[in-house]
Amino acid sequence: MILDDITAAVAKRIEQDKQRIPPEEMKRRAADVKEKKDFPFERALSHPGISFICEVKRASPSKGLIAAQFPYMDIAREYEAAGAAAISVLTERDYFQGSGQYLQHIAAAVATPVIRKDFILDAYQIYEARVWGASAILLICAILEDERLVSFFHIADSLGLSVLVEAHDAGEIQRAVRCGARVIGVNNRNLKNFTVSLDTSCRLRPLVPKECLFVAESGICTAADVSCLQDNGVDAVLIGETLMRSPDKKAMLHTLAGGRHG
Ligand SMILES: O=C(O)c1ccccc1NCC(=O)[C@H](O)[C@H](O)COP(=O)(O)O
Repeated sequence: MILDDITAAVAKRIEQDKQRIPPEEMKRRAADVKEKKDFPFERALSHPGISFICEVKRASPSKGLIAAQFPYMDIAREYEAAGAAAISVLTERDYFQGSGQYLQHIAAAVATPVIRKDFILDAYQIYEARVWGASAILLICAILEDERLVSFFHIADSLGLSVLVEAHDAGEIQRAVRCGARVIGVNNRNLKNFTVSLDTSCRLRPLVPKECLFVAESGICTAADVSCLQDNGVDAVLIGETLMRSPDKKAMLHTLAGGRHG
């Protein structure tokens, strides 16, 4: 499965990164970060109406290169000006052509909360996220057994980082709830065959307690998609490709929001 290939590549990168900056030093740098630890990511998603998490995504395993031109700072600023509640930055290098530098530069330039979108396998990456200026991280149930899921959740929480816990099915939702997640995302992309179905979010929404924020991720292309998800009780949508392929991201976000945004 693609997740096995991605996590193998990520694990290799982590070992290389630890050679450059050892874990104890990364942890010390994270503890030194002065920004407030007050969870701006989840506060931004709690606003009334549906919220938009707009993704800075250069490439993906399912689509290959999405953005040949990649002025990531302009893209992030455009998302902010368009009223994005949060900005998702892919930092995985081998399959998404992401970079920690993109996140670092973007987080320093915008006031909108930024989430590190990556395949977190090691606490080291959580400290890195804090050092780079992220407000949130993604934890994917499918690649973490319970013990690490809970431990990573608590490390992030203690650093003031919100956690978007990603699930694909009912069992993973139960695990996300048990680990204490306040923000749960359902990925509509089937990672075995890359098909997307928004029905996955709609079907799983009732399994998530009302006090948790619910994010629908992947495959959201039209205002009708957004409206259908909102009708099914979704609090926020995470959109990458549709926005990345749009030459006028502000206009696209406005359209996706049914004319109510920007
Ligand atoms: O996007 C992929 O091909 C992919 C493949 C394997 C694991 C994760 C993948 N995507 C990560 C994401 O969660 C999406 O980038 C995000 O939800 C936005 O999706 P989209 O709007 O469909 O670009």
